[in-house]
Amino acid sequence: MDLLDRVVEYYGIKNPLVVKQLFIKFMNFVLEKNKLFNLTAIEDEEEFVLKHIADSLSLIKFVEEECSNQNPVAIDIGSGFGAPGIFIKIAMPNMNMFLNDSNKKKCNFMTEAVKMLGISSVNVVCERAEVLGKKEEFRERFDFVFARAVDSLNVLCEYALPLLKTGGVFLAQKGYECEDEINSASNAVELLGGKIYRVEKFVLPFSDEKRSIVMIKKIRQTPSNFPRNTKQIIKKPL
Ligand SMILES: C[S@@+](CC[C@H](N)C(=O)[O-])C[C@H]1O[C@@H](n2cnc3c(N)ncnc32)[C@H](O)[C@@H]1O
Repeated sequence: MDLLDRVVEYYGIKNPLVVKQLFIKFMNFVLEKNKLFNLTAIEDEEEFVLKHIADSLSLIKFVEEECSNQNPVAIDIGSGFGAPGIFIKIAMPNMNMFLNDSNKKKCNFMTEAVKMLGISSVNVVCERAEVLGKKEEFRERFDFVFARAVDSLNVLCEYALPLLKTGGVFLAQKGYECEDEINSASNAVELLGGKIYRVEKFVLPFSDEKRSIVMIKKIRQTPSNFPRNTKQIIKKPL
């Protein structure tokens, strides 16, 4: 597919032929299963390439800039059918990727997809992210946390920041106009041990789709009283 070739080239992806084949395999799998249960509203292949593949790959540049580790450990919270996590894992095979969602059907789908793709060092974790943030094996363990289309930034921070190591980075994919969300999240970021240090605004390649990525660095440990329980997080965001 011509557009996919151009997207893979635009992002300078290593081993483009292998990566492209895996992207096509995964896209076909998603679109096929999408007929049985709702994974994505996007059914057109070119739209899929732009809004799922190119959108997910837009994170890579920033991950590479922040990465001091040969085999970083990342978690994609609220990954749904696997975006951005599966696309990033395919393009960055050295990454140890955790795909997290609270929905069992979506987790079953991701487990099947990972098996079908034959990719290793990927774990699917079916649980609410804020529950993982209280568990020793997940808390302050990750170099990167990703989240796309999961919740508003103030709520998301309470899911994401407890999972990050000090020095790790949370990359939240947001719409172009995200200033109000950022302002509303400043208290949460501070309380949870983070610092908003970079906001990148850009247009996805070969389209006029505008996006932002908000980057939050963990600068100190998250106090042990966070994350709170789900009800409190949603009812009374920090
Ligand atoms: C709109 S979908 C986005 C899926 C995917 N990130 C994407 O961009 O296509 C939001 C997903 O977040 C999941 N989710 C919402 N809150 C969550 C939480 N606290 N922990 C884990 N998953 C959550 C939902 O089950 C749903 O699959």
